[in-house]
Amino acid sequence: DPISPPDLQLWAGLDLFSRGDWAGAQAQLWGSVRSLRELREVRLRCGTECKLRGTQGPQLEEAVLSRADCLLGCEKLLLGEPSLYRLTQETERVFQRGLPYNYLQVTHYKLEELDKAAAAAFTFYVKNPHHEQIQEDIQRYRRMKEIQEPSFQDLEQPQYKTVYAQALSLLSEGKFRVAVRRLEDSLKIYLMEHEDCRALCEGTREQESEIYKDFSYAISQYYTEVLQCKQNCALEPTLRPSGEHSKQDPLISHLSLLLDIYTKLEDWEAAAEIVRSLLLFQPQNETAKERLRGYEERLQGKNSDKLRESIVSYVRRTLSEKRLLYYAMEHLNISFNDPDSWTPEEIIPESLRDRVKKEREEKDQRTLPFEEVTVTLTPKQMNGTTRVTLDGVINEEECQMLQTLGQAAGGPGSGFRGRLSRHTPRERIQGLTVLRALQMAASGAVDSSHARLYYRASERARVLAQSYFGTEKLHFSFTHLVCRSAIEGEQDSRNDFSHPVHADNCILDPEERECWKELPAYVHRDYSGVLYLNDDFQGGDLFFTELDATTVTAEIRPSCGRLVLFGAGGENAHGVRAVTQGTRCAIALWFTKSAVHAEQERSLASDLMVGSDGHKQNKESETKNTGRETSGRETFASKEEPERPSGRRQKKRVNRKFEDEL
Ligand SMILES: O=C(O)CCC(=O)C(=O)O
Ligand SMILES: [Fe+3]
Repeated sequence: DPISPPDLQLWAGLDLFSRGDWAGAQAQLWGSVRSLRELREVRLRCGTECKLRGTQGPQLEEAVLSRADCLLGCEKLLLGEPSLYRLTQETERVFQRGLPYNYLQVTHYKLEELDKAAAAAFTFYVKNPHHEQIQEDIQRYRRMKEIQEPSFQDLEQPQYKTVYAQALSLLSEGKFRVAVRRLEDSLKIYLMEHEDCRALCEGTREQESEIYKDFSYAISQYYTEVLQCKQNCALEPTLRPSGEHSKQDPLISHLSLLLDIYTKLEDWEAAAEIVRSLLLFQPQNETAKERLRGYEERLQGKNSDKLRESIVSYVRRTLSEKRLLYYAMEHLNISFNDPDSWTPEEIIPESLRDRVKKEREEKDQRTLPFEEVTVTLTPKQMNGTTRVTLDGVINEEECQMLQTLGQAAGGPGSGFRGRLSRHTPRERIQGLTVLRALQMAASGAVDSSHARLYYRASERARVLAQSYFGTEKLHFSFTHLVCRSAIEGEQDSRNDFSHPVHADNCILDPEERECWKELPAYVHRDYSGVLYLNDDFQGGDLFFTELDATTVTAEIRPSCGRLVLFGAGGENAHGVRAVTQGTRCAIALWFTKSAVHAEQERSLASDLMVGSDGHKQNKESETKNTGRETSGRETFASKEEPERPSGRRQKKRVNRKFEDEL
């Protein structure tokens, strides 16, 4: 049977979806996913048949043309009319992001096929781990007793990952020998899958909106694009058992793990071989060098230069591609985004080194899980390795809502500005926890959309702390929305603080220049965060000091949407300057790596989130839609959904309906 063009099926599926035809939409969407897979098989086959052999110089252009010809012929033979199957870059992206799965989870849910719904949702989640709506959907599915854990599977998982997981589980059972064999299998499969990924970069791709000046320029433009695409194959999004997401180079993960196991098995020869391969990536890695010396001593000169052929050629090829790409960057002004952090400096032309370094730093910033969040002050600028200031975590409107919530928390009766601060008699303070906010919302004392936003904003802060500091999963230890108000008439010649210098997980002893990590300090707290809501007050800056509590090393002015994150220990002693006019509102957050110390309140709050989410949620706050609570889906719909002339608004409405019912 001829393959149906995947894009036609995709659009047809989305159309049926917007009309509420779940079964019809489902058939089309699955069809599009299947067709795409078949199409890729065809392309891989043709790619192998029409290999471009190492041609250089003047014959290159000819070879390129004849390869294009070969590809076209091959695809004609297998597909009939290849032009029917050409996808726009936009559509390619839609598939790459796994968008069909987000619709499929809805259709399966509507048709009461919960296991399939969970699998489709999980597949989308793996590709879009920071997508707020899918995180929530997954949580909801997890709460449904009818759905068994194995249903949460990634339907697009590369094969090597399955084998890799088997190796890990054998390893955890202490079966080293079987594990290492399984891991070697996984490595082989990975290298094959990596080849496929690279091969799919080539071929007769559609060129968009680019008018080429001349043929050789066109070729170089095209080839750098293909090479960039191939380079990108090296990194893969990885979801760790701890729930942490990262982009990793599976090859390096394989080698490091193999090295550990071979060492444990005292197979020095194999270990030495792996370490030499690792050194090809990281020639400056001193620990690896030391290990190698140790193995070689044990081996006494036996097989002293054995290397893995597959790894050698991998590194050689990727380095020569990088050279070409950096050359293109230097001479043709073509941009290249090197996905690898291990690229040796000598590969990068001298004139580009500074620029590349800068771009890399910027990229580090851009890899924050939320697009609109930026790094304002780096750890270096803040004079501490575990300090960072981010902006754009919430927007102006959200700050307003949370301030309203903070001030409503003071209790009934207007004019009441909270109790006296326990830190200073010249300020009043009022605040509430997330749970309290949701409970008050349930009883109608505060706006439910404000309370829900509080929950969401704190979750954002948690995810940001986790991803910026690259830690294992962080849990909430305590969250507090606090507003501090200057008491009028009490501000003359103030020389105290709004919050004296302290550390968050130890008892600061400035005289001894020590911080005692012992009770009654909250010793289990690992990271702190403060999300600021306003700046229309005087004083109130946050400042960091050395252990002496007086030498200031950084000072930060609060402002709406600004999040300061820092390690909770003595290295980050801090305080708050006196608030001498107005009210300063902020959400203070503490996180712990220890699941045991995770606060119970949070899970109670999360239950309330679900409770207030569906039927009870009032339509008004939904349609007003000012909070971020629906913005996961909204942002997604507006940014990622392919432009379609009709049915767009309708689709959103359907999504809402689904949200209501789920
Ligand atoms: O509000 C701030 O800027 C910091 C508050 C703080 O350090 C704390 O509550 O422990
Ligand atoms: Fe503190």
